[in-house]
Amino acid sequence: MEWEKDRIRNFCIIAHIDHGKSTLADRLLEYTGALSSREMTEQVLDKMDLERERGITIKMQAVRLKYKAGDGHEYQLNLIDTPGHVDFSYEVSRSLAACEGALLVVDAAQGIEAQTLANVYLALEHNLEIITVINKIDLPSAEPERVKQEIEDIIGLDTSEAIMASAKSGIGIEEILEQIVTKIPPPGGQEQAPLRALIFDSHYDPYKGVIAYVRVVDGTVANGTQVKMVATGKEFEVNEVGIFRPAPVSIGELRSGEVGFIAASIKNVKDCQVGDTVTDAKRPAPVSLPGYRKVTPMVYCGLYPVDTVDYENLRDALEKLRLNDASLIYEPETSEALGFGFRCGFLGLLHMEIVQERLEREYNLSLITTAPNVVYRVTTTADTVVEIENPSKLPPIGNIVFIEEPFVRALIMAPKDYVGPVMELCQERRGIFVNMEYISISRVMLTYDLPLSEIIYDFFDQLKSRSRGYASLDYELAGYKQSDLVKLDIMIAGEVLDALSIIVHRDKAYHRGRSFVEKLRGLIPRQLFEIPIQASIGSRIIARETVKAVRKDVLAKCYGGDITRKRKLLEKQKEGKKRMKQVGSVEIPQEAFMAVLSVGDK
Ligand SMILES: Nc1nc2c(ncn2[C@@H]2O[C@H](COP(=O)(O)OP(=O)(O)OP(=O)(O)O)[C@@H](O)[C@H]2O)c(=O)[nH]1
Repeated sequence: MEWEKDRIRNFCIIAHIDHGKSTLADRLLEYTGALSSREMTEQVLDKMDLERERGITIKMQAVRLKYKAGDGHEYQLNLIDTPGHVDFSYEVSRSLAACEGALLVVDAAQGIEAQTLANVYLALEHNLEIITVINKIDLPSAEPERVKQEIEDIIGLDTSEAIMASAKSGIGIEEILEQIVTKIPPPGGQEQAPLRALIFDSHYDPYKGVIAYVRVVDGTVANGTQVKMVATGKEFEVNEVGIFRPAPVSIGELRSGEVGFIAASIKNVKDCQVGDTVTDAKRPAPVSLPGYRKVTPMVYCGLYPVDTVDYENLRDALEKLRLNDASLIYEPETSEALGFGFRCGFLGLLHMEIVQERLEREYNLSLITTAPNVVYRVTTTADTVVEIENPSKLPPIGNIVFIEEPFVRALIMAPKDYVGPVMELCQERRGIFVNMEYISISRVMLTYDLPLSEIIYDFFDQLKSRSRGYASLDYELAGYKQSDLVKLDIMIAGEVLDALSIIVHRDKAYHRGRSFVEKLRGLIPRQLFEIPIQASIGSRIIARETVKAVRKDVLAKCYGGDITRKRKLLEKQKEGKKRMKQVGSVEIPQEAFMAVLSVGDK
């Protein structure tokens, strides 16, 4: 297709999870002939297996579509995919920076949800033209008029031209494409100016090196261009320029306004940072494009190999994962209980689970994961401020002046019948009420400031269960606040197990300590001797339970004789052992390390 800047439209789709973004994207691809319906068996934009399994979008991609519009002209449409989960909202922001417009997809049966709002605000911040799509109108429970009213009232968008669509049955697709062409402005930028391209994502390919997804703002990048990365100053010769259709296709050059990828045998992801500007080394642009703010991990946990010989393999695996996931951070750590491992930082709990699963599945590692925690700030008597990423590293009480913890501003939307239980939950989790607003006669939007540490304890599950699945949540970091926090230690057979230490609010310490040891008693298998489990704050023991001894080994039950039965039992025992860690004389199962997450407060 010939390059005609006025005929380029760069857009993305923003939606709350499950409102139909991927289905709509597939439909657009199908309609414009990028995919035949035979190929449409799977959603193509969700690339990784894991994503497909969990039905969420993590890594975005850019796809180029050809569309012959009602005006008789052919347009180049670049669809940039965005992730839908709160953990990845910074990636949404990144892809928005490469677009001029956004399709706002809202489920006609559900209405505006927390992430709808969060994403729309991001799009408005980026000055994008917003096209409203009310999706799933085929559902019997669809209430498109009510949803339109919500959008008008809460977001303040004009919905007189909102498109009634069903991504599932293909209703409204042409109208969406027409509005993309007529409403979204063509890209700005200057064709003759020195090259400036924004790297909005990257990906590591073992053969081609780093593949940078770029939006060219000014100038042209082509095969053979000597490019310079503005942030790092590193130079590379481009050896491939291409687009996704959705399969990658080499096209030789990308010009002002276009979106695609470049490869330049870049071996180190650090040399090609997302958010950086690519320019021409021979004719560098004087000013770089606005970048992205650096993301900081919000949640940390320890990762330890069950078998200590796997330590190096774990390091290799983390290194490889990091190539494709710059937001994953890790550093070596030693635990008295668990030996050598790593303390890893994640964007949120989902991100953490995904990394753990990949390590185990793709790298075949058996891991012990410690309970996640937030980063605390401790002001010490020496007048220094230390950041604590591991609860067991909290300085002795005598050296602490005060401790601060991260708070988030949480936005919760729920049907009004569930407002009571939802507010109760927020209160239990030390939430500070900020605001309550009606979205419609039946739905309410609540704003609370909550400690992040309380959110990572089953908050989302609780929210879902107390609202029968109807509440949605979005949150952003709101800064640090001083709190009355203490360290709770767990002793098993008289030894403090550092990997089980947690930091909790003083008012909750007693209760959590007690239910934690009760939980542990149920999880730690009986052994030939009695195992006391204690919870303590400083030197004060606040709870104690005992795992009683068993007299005989499990094989004793077999009365000799039946060898197959014996073998089965042995197999079973081995299976059970897979996720056990021998700590001193006691074997501790993986579940014990996560048990604190489900102790509850009641
Ligand atoms: N009835 C009906 N169902 C739809 C429609 N569009 C999507 N769905 C269904 O809604 C569910 C979620 O759709 P997805 O396209 O995966 O949603 P998504 O917004 O991409 O979700 P994430 O990728 O997780 O952000 C799927 O089961 C779809 O089949 C529609 O127009 N009508």
